[in-house]
Amino acid sequence: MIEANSLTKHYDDAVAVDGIDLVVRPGYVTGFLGPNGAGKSTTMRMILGLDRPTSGTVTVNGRSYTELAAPLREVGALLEANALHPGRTARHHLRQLATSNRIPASRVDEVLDLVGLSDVADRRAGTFSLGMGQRLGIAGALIGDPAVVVLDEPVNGLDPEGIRWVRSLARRLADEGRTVFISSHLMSEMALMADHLVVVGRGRILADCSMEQFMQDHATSTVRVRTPDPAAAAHALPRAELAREGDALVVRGMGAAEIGDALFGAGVRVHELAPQRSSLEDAFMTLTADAVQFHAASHTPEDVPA
Ligand SMILES: Nc1ncnc2c1ncn2[C@@H]1O[C@H](COP(=O)(O)OP(=O)(O)OP(=O)(O)O)[C@@H](O)[C@H]1O
Repeated sequence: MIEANSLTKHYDDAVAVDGIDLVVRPGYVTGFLGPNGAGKSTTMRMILGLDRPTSGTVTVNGRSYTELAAPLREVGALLEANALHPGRTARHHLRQLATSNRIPASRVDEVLDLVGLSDVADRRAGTFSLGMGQRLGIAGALIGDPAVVVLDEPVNGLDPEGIRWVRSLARRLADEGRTVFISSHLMSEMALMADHLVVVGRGRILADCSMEQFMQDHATSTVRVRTPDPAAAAHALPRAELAREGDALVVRGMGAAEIGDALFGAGVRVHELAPQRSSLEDAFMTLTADAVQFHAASHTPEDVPA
């Protein structure tokens, strides 16, 4: 597993990671989620010994990366800036990784097969599409059959088929009992992939819980009500918070049954009564709103008619 204690990284006057405490456990896909600049890549680089913490510690299986006797056998990583030599074939690239880490050459064909690159194993990496390059990077991460897998934005730039593939691979690796730690800035992607979520903003942890708990804590429920008489409906629901959305009202703070009963009691005709949960994307945006460095302009819902 991965464990961070008060992990901190300063760059000149910028604080990239600000005292993170974290345990990433085996058997789960843990999503590491945060807006751009939240500190995800920096944290991953420190896990992999590529950046030194300013203070605090981070360990893989109880040791810091530099103390691992055979790092690639313990932790495999796909980082955003994974360098692939364009003139080298996929097989050559993996062979070199295997040799320099005393991993049997037979493992090269196994991982090529695992990531679906067997047919193009002798093509130069420079001719690969982005998706093929990501697969090759993931093959490199898995070559040592590591118990811990760290993937930084693995679905960036992939097509839907590639995204599905990464998702099912992550699931398989976790089901095999491995620790799978995957960063993304897309909540929608994590919602489909992760069992557990760690959300960061401005270098700090904003949430660390199961996906289910995250939903419960952060996604709000609303009920969409369509009625030919919105003003009468608003009058009949004095306790609720209302907003107008097209020709419907969005009601917060009351359940569908309660709303239906209140409107029936007040003689207000109802054409639609639909419970809705805000998407995880909304929950994520709400949670990280203060941590986002750059905002796009947004608009607020129209007021309910008096
Ligand atoms: N080498 C560096 N020198 C100076 N500042 C850096 C360096 N690396 C990262 N930072 C800063 O640290 C902060 C965190 O960056 P980091 O790349 O870890 O975030 P991130 O969550 O991975 O974002 P993204 O999704 O955009 O990759 C940012 O403000 C970034 O500008």
